[in-house]
Amino acid sequence: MDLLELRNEIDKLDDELIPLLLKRMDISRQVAEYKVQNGIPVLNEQRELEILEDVASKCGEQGEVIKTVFSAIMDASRALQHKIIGGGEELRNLISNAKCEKNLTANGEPIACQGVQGAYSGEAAKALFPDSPIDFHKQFEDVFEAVNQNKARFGIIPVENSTAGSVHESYDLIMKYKFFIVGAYDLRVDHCLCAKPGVKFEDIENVYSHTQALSQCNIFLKNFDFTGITFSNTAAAAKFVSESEKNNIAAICSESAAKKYGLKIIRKGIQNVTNNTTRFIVISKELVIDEDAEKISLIFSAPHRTGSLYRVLGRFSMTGLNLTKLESRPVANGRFDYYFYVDILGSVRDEQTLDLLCALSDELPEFSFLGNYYEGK
Ligand SMILES: O=C(O)C(=O)C[C@]1(C(=O)O)C=C[C@@H](O)C=C1
Repeated sequence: MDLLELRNEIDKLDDELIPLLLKRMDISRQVAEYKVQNGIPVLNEQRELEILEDVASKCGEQGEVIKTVFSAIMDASRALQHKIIGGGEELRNLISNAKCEKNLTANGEPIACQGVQGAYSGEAAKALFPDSPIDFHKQFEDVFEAVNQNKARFGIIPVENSTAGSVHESYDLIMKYKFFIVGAYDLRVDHCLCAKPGVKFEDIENVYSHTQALSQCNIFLKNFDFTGITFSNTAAAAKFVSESEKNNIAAICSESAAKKYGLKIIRKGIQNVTNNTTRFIVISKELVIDEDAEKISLIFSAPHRTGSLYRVLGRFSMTGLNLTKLESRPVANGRFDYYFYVDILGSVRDEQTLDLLCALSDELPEFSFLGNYYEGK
């Protein structure tokens, strides 16, 4: 047979498969109606495993491959059933009761940030909430605690940098506190090498800064054989250098932090890449969904089984949703279990998206909706 004839054969077989698949979906719809009447949940993992084993046993060498086809068929079947049954009531209620705001505002209330004056978090806070004072805290967790204890309605923390990657501590705290994310801001970060007036470039040996900033400038540090020393925050490093007696040290910080602590800027833009951007998120105990919300963040866990993560991700793709971030973090139970943090582009005002999130909240062992928000730049 030539290629055209082979393709004709495939077309004929596909034509036979389509009515069978539609028939299967129709039966799945009837099962859903039965389930509604009898209060039975959509997912029956045992039944699905039996079907998959049966399929594998009938397909010989192709067993594992055909199993993935049937997994996808059952994902579609469950998605249809969820549409009929609804489900995920808790999540639906949470979202329908959420405050809806246009241009998030803190009404002049303080914003909790990590660091000291001159920190990049403060710049993000000023850009998002120009009318609010900033309360600086020592540790990232103190920012979460300030929000937890209602000392601030909103807190701002960095989550990732375009050069150095994720701020793992922030993700671990997001997992721990499960606060809502109600906003985000991408801040262009230009680092400066700064020292006390009178200190010359050639005198410098040790450079103090936050580990992320040291990592974002590691080419510069290596080229000049400087030793990077980790500090809690870039602005705190600037303050430390300004108060130190030593004349062989410098800090990596922002221009405004250098000014604030009376340091001289020795070199500007020392980061590895010019377009260096840090993403900050706004955390809150209360769910607020911006009118222009465009990004959804979630945390979930998936069972320890072949293909379980692939199947969850497949559901986003089936709904036409674009996944922009996937981060896995250990659960810290010694068993190497993981949480997955995902960002997707979308809005819970879209019915299909909301149905999917509600379905996943019912099906997955752990599922938290973190928010649907607008990302400023
Ligand atoms: O058997 C059921 O309970 C069904 O709803 C059907 C079906 C399937 O499509 O085969 C769908 C969802 C369940 O998780 C298990 C199987």
